[in-house]
Amino acid sequence: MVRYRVRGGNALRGTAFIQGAKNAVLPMIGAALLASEGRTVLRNVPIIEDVRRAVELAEAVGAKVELHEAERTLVIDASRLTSAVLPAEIARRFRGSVLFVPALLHRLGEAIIEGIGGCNLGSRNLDFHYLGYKRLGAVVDEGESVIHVKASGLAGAPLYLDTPSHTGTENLIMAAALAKGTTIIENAALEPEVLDVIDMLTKMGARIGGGGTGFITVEGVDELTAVEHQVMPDRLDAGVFAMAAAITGGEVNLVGASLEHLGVVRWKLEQMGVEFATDGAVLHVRRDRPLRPINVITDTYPGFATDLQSPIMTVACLADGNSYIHERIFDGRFALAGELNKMGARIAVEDSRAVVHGSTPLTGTDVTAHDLRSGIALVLAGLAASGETVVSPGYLIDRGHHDLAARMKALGGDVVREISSSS
Ligand SMILES: CC(=O)N[C@H]1[C@@H](OP(=O)(O)OP(=O)(O)OC[C@H]2O[C@@H](n3ccc(=O)[nH]c3=O)[C@H](O)[C@@H]2O)O[C@H](CO)[C@@H](O)[C@@H]1O
Ligand SMILES: C=C(OP(=O)(O)O)C(=O)O
Repeated sequence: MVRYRVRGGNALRGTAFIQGAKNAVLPMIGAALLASEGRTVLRNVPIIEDVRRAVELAEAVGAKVELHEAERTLVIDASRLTSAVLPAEIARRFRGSVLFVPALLHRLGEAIIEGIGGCNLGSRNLDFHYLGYKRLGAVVDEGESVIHVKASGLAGAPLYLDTPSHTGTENLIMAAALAKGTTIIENAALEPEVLDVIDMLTKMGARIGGGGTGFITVEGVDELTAVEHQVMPDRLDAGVFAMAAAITGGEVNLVGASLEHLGVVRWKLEQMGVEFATDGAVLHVRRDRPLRPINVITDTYPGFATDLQSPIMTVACLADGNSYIHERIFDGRFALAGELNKMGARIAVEDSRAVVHGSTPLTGTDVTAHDLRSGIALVLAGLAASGETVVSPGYLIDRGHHDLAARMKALGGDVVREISSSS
């Protein structure tokens, strides 16, 4: 059992190194399995639990994988895949397991999905993925606990998504990349991670047009080759470190962050009184005035990222006035409010809307991470609280943030990662 022990009161100052993007590297590991010859090299890989699970899953289907932690590099040899089964004990532990299906379909003619995991955020359907596979010619047998997808060769087709699903878009692009003929995907996701995956697939030989327009065209090719690719910076990790500076009234330099990818998150933090400045490739963030309240409406990119809704809810607790948050992507993402209220916050939730009545001083206590982002949001709360905050289970934070305690400590934050044998 891992937990994070946080003692608040220090304004964070110094330099933070932003990791590679979890939500880009996971589809890239899936993409690497599409190459039937040679070794793929991924650089700037975040050393997080989801990557470890993805490595285990790739090995379970027969790939040879080396994770060079110090070099943050993955080397993947998928020349021999031996099993079409995504075993429950690994696949149920992270969402990215769904991204292995296209490679198994192309390489082995079937994928047997014993489970898909991911953060518990309410309903997380996969119907767009399965409908898309069916339109490309696959047979999808949705059993009670196992889903069996079979295809003896996929063929391009016009596809659409009811809403621009992030992994749905990546999966259908990968399925279409080796299908015969042309596929059109309407209402495709625009997230920077999706564009990074398209870049990698294009290097591999895929013919993909329209990335970033919502209307993607894929001309199927006969084979894809192994390539080297540098994973883009994690905009969610960058957002968290910016908010850590904001909530503690600190001043940090972010190395490896992209201001452009923060998008609306940057403008919302500016409204709250946070300042951003770029100095060449370094992003400088500071807050030296009282926090102002805000309105946040989450949306698919370029809207406000749902994964940063939890951390900004924590920052809003310290803002002078009422903040309004409308969560439009997931129907179960407000479990954090109850935990923050235990620390002294006053947050009222009704359906998909929350009102954060600020400013309330926060007091440390034992709190529960219900998912990755509520976990990191509670670490931020701990940084601003009096006394000690203990956040568990820490595994959920480790799913998405590399070496968090050391990176916070380097900024003067008193964050300790503990492993205990008891729960
Ligand atoms: C590994 C990864 O990249 N995870 C990210 C990805 O998750 P993920 O790709 O699972 O998120 P989606 O964009 O697919 O889901 C968004 C919404 O669409 C619904 N939906 C989705 C697919 C489908 O077939 N049917 C359906 O109804 C979901 O229930 C959810 O309400 O995007 C989310 C939204 O930006 C982020 O929070 C996650 O961090
Ligand atoms: C929801 C998230 O991840 P996943 O889709 O992997 O559960 C997240 O990163 O906050």
